[in-house]
Amino acid sequence: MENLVSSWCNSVKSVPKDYVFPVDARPGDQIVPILTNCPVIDLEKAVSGDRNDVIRQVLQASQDCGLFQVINHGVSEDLIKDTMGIVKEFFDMPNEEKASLYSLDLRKSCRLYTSSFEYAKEPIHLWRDVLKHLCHPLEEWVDLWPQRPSKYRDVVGEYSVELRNLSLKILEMIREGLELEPGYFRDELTNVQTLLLSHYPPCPDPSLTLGIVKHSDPYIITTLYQGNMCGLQVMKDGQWAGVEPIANAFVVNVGQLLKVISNGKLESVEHRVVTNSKEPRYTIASFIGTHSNTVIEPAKALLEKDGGPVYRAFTYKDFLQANREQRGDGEATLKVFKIKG
Ligand SMILES: O=C(O)CCC(=O)C(=O)O
Ligand SMILES: [Fe+2]
Repeated sequence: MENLVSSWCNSVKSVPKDYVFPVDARPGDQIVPILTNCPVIDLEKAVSGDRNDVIRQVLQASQDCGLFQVINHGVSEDLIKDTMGIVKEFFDMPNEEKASLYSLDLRKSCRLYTSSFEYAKEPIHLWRDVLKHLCHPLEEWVDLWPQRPSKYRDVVGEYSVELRNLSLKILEMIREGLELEPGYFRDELTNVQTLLLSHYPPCPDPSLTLGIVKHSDPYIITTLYQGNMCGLQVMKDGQWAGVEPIANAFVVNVGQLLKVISNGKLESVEHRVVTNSKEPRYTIASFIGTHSNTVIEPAKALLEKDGGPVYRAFTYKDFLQANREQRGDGEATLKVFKIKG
């Protein structure tokens, strides 16, 4: 518990050495430009306007960038505001109130921890604390969630259901755009939902530290709310670029499993989080993924047009093992399953 960055960061004037990244991995003092070709897609137009045009935008952005933002997505501003309020309240509670949730046991379905999944083994720690828990189906998991703040279960429960629905709505557009058969993203492929609440406290020297190292998400699809705080950066054409925070918009991120399903057509962009010295940053990520025995493979409907699969079939369990062996390096992990030639 005393390892939580928030427990000690106010009492240090400089970054402890086990939080200082090597020169080639740290952000440094370089000024990072804002990502320019990351479209902001108005989802309401899929209902009131030309649905096919919205599908085309979603597909294009997923191919070019692997990331886009959505507005008019149907999740109410009040719910977003209330959820963000609860997340801040949770992290700001005294440690005694959170102690029962703190755990190093990776099998726990709801746990508070700091840095990555292997604090004891990692050479450098991340400047973040996180609460991670399963969400779907809600009634199976909600009793394991925090009891305080008292509204946590109600508000975050509603938020997670809405975010699951939004993710499935976007996946349906991707399915149509790729011309996969109806029901392709059936329950089996999308029945695990995880919520990751992150707290990145202010850091005395953001040039030395990272909130998350470069990675791509090992899931189907991610929807992230980053409020009005910068910090998320993506690797585009060999350079880092910042994802502009837009009030009430969600950042949508193609996961590595969706890249495989699309036979490599969609991009799963590498990203990282940098810290800042002024204000804490809080984010809420909803990941849609699957169970360990599910088989992931390029969609059969694409194979004829593509002249065969780019990746071999694998179980999600095998994928996670490869991901661990490659220390979270997204490209190296997908290479393990790539068909040569
Ligand atoms: O907190 C953020 O801005 C991004 C989080 C993220 O990339 C992740 O948890 O995979
Ligand atoms: Fe991520």
